[in-house]
Parts: sequence; structure tokens; C-alpha cells
Amino acid sequence: MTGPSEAAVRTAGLEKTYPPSGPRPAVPAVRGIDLDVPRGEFFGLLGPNGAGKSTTIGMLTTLVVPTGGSARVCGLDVVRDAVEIKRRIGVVSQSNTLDSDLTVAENLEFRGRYFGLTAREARARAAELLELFGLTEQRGGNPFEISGGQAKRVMICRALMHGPEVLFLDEPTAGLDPQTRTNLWEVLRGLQAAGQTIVLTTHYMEEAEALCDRVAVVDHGEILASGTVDELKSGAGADTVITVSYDAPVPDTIKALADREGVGKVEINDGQVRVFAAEPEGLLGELVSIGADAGIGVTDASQLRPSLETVFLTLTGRDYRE
Ligand SMILES: Nc1ncnc2c1ncn2[C@@H]1O[C@H](COP(=O)(O)OP(=O)(O)OP(=O)(O)O)[C@@H](O)[C@H]1O
Repeated sequence: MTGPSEAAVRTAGLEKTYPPSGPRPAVPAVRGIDLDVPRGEFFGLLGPNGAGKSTTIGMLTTLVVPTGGSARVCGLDVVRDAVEIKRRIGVVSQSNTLDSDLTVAENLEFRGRYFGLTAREARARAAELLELFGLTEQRGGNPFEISGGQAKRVMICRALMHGPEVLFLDEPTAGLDPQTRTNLWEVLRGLQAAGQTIVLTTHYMEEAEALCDRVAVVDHGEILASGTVDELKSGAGADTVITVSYDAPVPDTIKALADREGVGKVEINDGQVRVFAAEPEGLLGELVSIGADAGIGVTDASQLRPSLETVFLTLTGRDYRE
């Protein structure tokens, strides 16, 4: 039933609606998503807080029961074959779930024993992973007395103890400082280069751009777009986004910019104008002069080069805020 040719993850119309609780109505957190992640891929679910990423990963890792659609991981059904899936995957959650009663190395060895390694095998595997992740010095330490980045690396080691086919990471670098974040990116790149299939969630655009072969942009429980970062950038049509805020309502002449070659669309919202353009040269200056001619001042201006951020803006019309 399962084999190397099976996709690592495949979902069809996957849904989760949390039931109502007291005065709170039901929450449709995930509203029919289709994913197809081949083995060996580094796949990212990217979206703002509350988009439904954790709920999706919760269903894929069998912790959250879907209310609709289907999901298969390593060819197995997340509801029917939950026990077998747990043996095949590694999961790294957002918060530190290491056991404070055990040392760093014991946390790993304990996990190895749980998955059927002998004591000797578990010790050897733990030592090997700690070495690989530059954690040998911390092996005897308490997992709550090491840095956040080190604790995250220990959690990744623990998730790798039984050689999982797919590694799931929920917001692996949330709360880490930029230097620690890029160090962790290196670790994850190394894992993928060694053949590990990785699925991560992130709300950091640059993280998805830096790591993922393919990305699904999620918002309000739905996939807005998916593909490689380059496909998304060209597919969404937002090459460069210029945003200018004025101190008064803008003149109608600004709308005429939309007729210009190389300009996709012009959005006007109160005193803010946003121009989506494939050929942005000179546009920013022009937006400032149009304001000056009409006697209104510019309070803020920015020009975003093509990125996942501009893709999000194009797809949702909203700023992507971390
Ligand atoms: N156990 C739960 N019961 C009810 N609602 C929930 C539950 N878990 C999540 N939600 C709601 O479901 C929606 C999606 O949440 P989810 O945590 O999946 O999003 P997310 O994209 O992972 O965001 P974050 O990164 O902030 O966790 C949100 O509106 C959230 O409040």
C-alpha cells in the first residue's frame, strides 16, 4: 500500500471546523485544502497568524481530527492509520516540549527507546545527532537551561531519533533572534540535502523564500496560491508594489496610471495609493509629483521589489504583517 513512490503528503478538500464553545461560534479554521508534497521536497505552509497553518499540520500529524475531506501521509490515512503514521513522522511543535526531568541526551535516548531502539542503539543515535547538530557540549544539560535556538535543535534531534520519513516543523524559528534563525536554516538545509522530506509552517516570508522548494500561501483557512517561489511571483503578476500615502484625498488623475504599459493595477484607499507594476521605473517620482501638483503632501512611500510579500498583497489586497 505504501512505498517510495507514494507522495509524502496528499490532501483533498481537507477541512477542520472547531465546534462552538459557550458564546464562541464554530471556527472554520481550515476550509478545504488540497496539498501534494512529493518525497524529498522542502514544503512550506506560509500565512499570517490565525491562517490555519497549525491546524493543518495538526491534522497531518494526527493530533487534530479533520471534519471534512481527506489527508494521507506516507500513503496512510490520518484518521484510520494514525498509529502507523506516528511511527513514520517526526514532529517539532512551536513550544519547548522537552522533558525537564531528563538531560538533553536522555530526552533523545528516551524517544529512541519508545520507538524500539535498544539502549545501546539509542545512546549511539543520540550521540550522533547531537554531534551533527553541534550540541555535544549540551548533552548533559537541562533542556530548559540552554538557549532557545539550542532547545529547538534538540527538539529536531529528538524528532529525528527514529529516522522519520517526513519531518513536520511548526514555526521552527518563531521567537528566535535573526542570527539563530539563519543558523537553524543551515541545519534544515543540511537535512534536506541528506534526503529528508520536510514540511514546515511559517509566517516569515523570508523563511519560506530561503528554504522551501514549494510554498502554499494560506489565508483564512484556504490556499490562495501554491508553487515554487518563482512561480508564485510571476503567477501572481505583482512584480513591484509601490505604496504612497498622502495627507489628503488623491486626485482622480492617479487612476490614469493604470492605463500605462507595465502597470498592472492601481488601488486607492483613502489617501493611500498602491500601484502594481512590472515596469516600475519612474513611477514613485511620478506619484509624488502628481500629489505636489494637486497641492497635497506625501507622508509615506515604499517600493517593494517582487517577493512573496508582493504576492500576498496582490492576492489579498492586504499588507502582510508579521
Ligand atoms: N482548539 C481550537 N479551538 C477553537 N479554535 C481554534 C483552536 N485552535 C485554533 N483555533 C482557531 O482556528 C483558526 C486557525 O488557527 P491556527 O492556529 O491553525 O492558525 P495558524 O495559522 O497556525 O496561526 P498561529 O501561527 O497563530 O498558530 C484561528 O482562528 C484560531 O483561533
